[in-house]
Amino acid sequence: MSASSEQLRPLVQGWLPTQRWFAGKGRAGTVDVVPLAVLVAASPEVTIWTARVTYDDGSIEVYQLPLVERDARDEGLDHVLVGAYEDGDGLRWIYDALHDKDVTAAWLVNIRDEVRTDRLRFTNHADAADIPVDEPSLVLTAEQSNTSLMYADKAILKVFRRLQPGVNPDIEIHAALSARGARHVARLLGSVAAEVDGEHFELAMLQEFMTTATDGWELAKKSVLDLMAEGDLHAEEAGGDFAGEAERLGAAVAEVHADLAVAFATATATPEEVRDRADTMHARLEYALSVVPELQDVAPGLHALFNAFAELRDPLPVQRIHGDLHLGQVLRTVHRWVIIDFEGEPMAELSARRRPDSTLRDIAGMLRSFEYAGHHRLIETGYVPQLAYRANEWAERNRDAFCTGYAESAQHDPREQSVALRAFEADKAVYEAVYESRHRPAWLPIPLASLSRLAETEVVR
Ligand SMILES: Nc1ncnc2c1ncn2[C@@H]1O[C@H](COP(=O)(O)OP(=O)(O)O)[C@@H](O)[C@H]1O
Ligand SMILES: O=P(O)(O)O[C@H]1O[C@H](CO)[C@@H](O[C@H]2O[C@H](CO)[C@@H](O)[C@H](O)[C@H]2O)[C@H](O)[C@H]1O
Repeated sequence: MSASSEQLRPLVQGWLPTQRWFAGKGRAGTVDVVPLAVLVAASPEVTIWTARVTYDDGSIEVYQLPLVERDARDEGLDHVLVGAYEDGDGLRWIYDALHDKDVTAAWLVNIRDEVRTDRLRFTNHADAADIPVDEPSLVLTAEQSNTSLMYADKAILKVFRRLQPGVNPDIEIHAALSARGARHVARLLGSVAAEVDGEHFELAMLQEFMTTATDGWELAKKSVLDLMAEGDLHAEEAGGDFAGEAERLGAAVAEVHADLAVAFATATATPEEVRDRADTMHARLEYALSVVPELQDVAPGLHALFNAFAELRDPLPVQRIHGDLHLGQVLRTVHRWVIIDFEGEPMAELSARRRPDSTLRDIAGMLRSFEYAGHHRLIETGYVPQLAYRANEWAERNRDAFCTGYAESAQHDPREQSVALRAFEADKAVYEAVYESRHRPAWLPIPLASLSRLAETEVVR
């Protein structure tokens, strides 16, 4: 027996805003809960529910909630208790099923066996032996917009929390690049989709787990800490220089771009399409000005940069890209760099995220990230001129190394498209200014400093 929507709704209403992946924190609205399907092969029973959140401004978000129902409290699951309800015979206890090791093997068994039910479709993209159905699961504790479970060190299941109808770019790109044997992505092992009232939703993705992987942000931070500890040494003299890694990362990103160009369509943006992109940049800046008044002084210079981009006469090739590339989206294994999380810009609609775009957008994302890594330590230490000098030096050195690695692999140097590259960088930094002012106000000086640099550079085409 399982809870009804009415029994569940008040429990979910209280629990949802406490979840890291819930994007609507602090916004007023109402929640409806609707069952999507019962998960085959799970005991106790697991129902995949959806929570449909209608905000007071009329916008709607749908979240995926796989919930397990137990007839007794399980203290080991107290930290993921959604709530309990009375069913006449006593209390029934509802937990987030992704944390319940008694049921999480069901996702893998269903993928291995390619189970199809009225609404659910499990697909095995690998061999049956590659799906580690006997391994215990563990939820990753990283701050995430989804929920990922690792099954020993064999596979990682990413369960998408926010559902939108249509093709999920993370699965789509991993499927296409895995099929090409691409070296710099984690191999796709399986996927889970749902068909509801004629609409297609993608619920989860199973991938090869990259053992020995450390994310690029952690590695870069370590390198900067080494440099800051020895404030009077240049980056190439201090221990932990990152430039070699940055160069290899540039080559890896170029290789992924080349694979994407073969796996999906490529095109050249028309002048109107370039102007459309520039219009989006102007609009993003105007919106950011309403959230971050500190942008006022740099706005004219940035509008001038976006205008210069709009007027470029060089062709702008477009293709599928990553869309949200930064050092937190790349993993270094002992063998190579691996790029993860091809979901694209988190706030955009799915269709927009799958639209071909310039590879310069990804390159700009990485350049921004080197800037962040170089300067993050100053947020903790406060402004120390010597350390600020070192931070700039580190950022410049690694931005250059990344571009050099990219250029060697791609046979064209992104630095040669300087107006477009700087426009994409500025656009990302404007996005970051809004992000930081909302989530980490202490970090706001990082994008603001970059924006004043980008706004002041004379635009030479
Ligand atoms: N294939 C993988 N192998 C090992 N760890 C991974 C893999 N994919 C993701 N991770 C880890 O999981 C974290 C979150 O993954 P990500 O795809 O960025 O999820 P989200 O979209 O929820 O942010 C990453 O920062 C990384 O540490
Ligand atoms: O978590 P997401 O991948 O969706 O990205 C969001 O959060 C990122 C912060 O974790 C934010 O990235 C910014 O900070 C990073 C350091 O913490 C830095 O490496 C990135 O260059 C910088 O953009 C990202 O913008 C935001 O979308």
